[in-house]
Amino acid sequence: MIIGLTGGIASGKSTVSRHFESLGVTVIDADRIARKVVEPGQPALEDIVETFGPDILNEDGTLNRTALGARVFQDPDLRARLGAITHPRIAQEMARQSAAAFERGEPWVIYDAALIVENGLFKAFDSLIVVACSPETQLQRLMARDGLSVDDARARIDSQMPLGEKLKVADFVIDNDQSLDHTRRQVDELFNSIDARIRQTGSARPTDD
Ligand SMILES: CC(C)(COP(=O)(O)OP(=O)(O)OC[C@H]1O[C@@H](n2cnc3c(N)ncnc32)[C@H](O)[C@@H]1O)[C@@H](O)C(=O)NCCC(=O)NCCS
Ligand SMILES: Nc1ncnc2c1ncn2[C@@H]1O[C@H](COP(=O)(O)OP(=O)(O)OP(=O)(O)O)[C@@H](O)[C@H]1O
Repeated sequence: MIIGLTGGIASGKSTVSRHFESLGVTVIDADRIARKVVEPGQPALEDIVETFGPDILNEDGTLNRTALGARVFQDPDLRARLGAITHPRIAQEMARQSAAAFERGEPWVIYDAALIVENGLFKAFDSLIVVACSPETQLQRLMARDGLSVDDARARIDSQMPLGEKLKVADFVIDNDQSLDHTRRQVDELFNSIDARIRQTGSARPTDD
């Protein structure tokens, strides 16, 4: 049973994930996997060099993430080409990690990724959690965390589907516009209801009744 966890960039997915992890849930983190699949020696890095040129590497042969980010967040075509290189490999590793968790006897895992709705992956999952905050909060947190200018932060936000579209397909929403304590309390409640529902009915998805 895979439960998706998504939301816009800097909406608080990792913050929510860490709390689920502290409650014992295995969280599969797409950003972490995305870094692993482009390590030196991996075929995805060779494909990136072929597409973007050798200047996309640092002197030590690692991927220059700042340079690649500056290019792809300004250009939807380049973003699609990067996605075509990385997404199938990320999906493969996600499937491997979830299979390992199920083999350990864990009834459910969380898959934390920004693009679950954009790429339709949510349809394959049992249910979907969306982490939400206001556009102002999102912009402020993104600029503060990554040291981005307003324009660069907006370009990253605009490269993703608007939050409203993600909320339309959400089974559960976590409001992360307030204090960390407020968010943690919601995660505690959600954990309890998902875990109980899965053990009783085999699915976390809320019913209409
Ligand atoms: C472009 C890259 C090199 C920029 O690296 P950087 O270290 O600056 O950012 P990081 O990887 O930490 O990503 C931060 C956030 O950016 C957003 N983001 C990343 N890639 C994309 C994308 N292709 N489209 C929209 N948003 C994206 C996500 O919200 C992500 O959580 C990197 O994000 C990347 O390799 N992206 C392609 C893989 C991907 O799609 N990852 C998203 C999760 S599947
Ligand atoms: N409730 C909160 N109050 C204050 N700061 C917060 C709160 N939630 C998250 N933050 C901060 O906002 C920033 C973005 O949060 P986080 O990294 O969890 O977002 P994310 O959705 O995982 O981002 P990305 O899409 O880039 O992976 C971080 O610096 C985090 O510490």
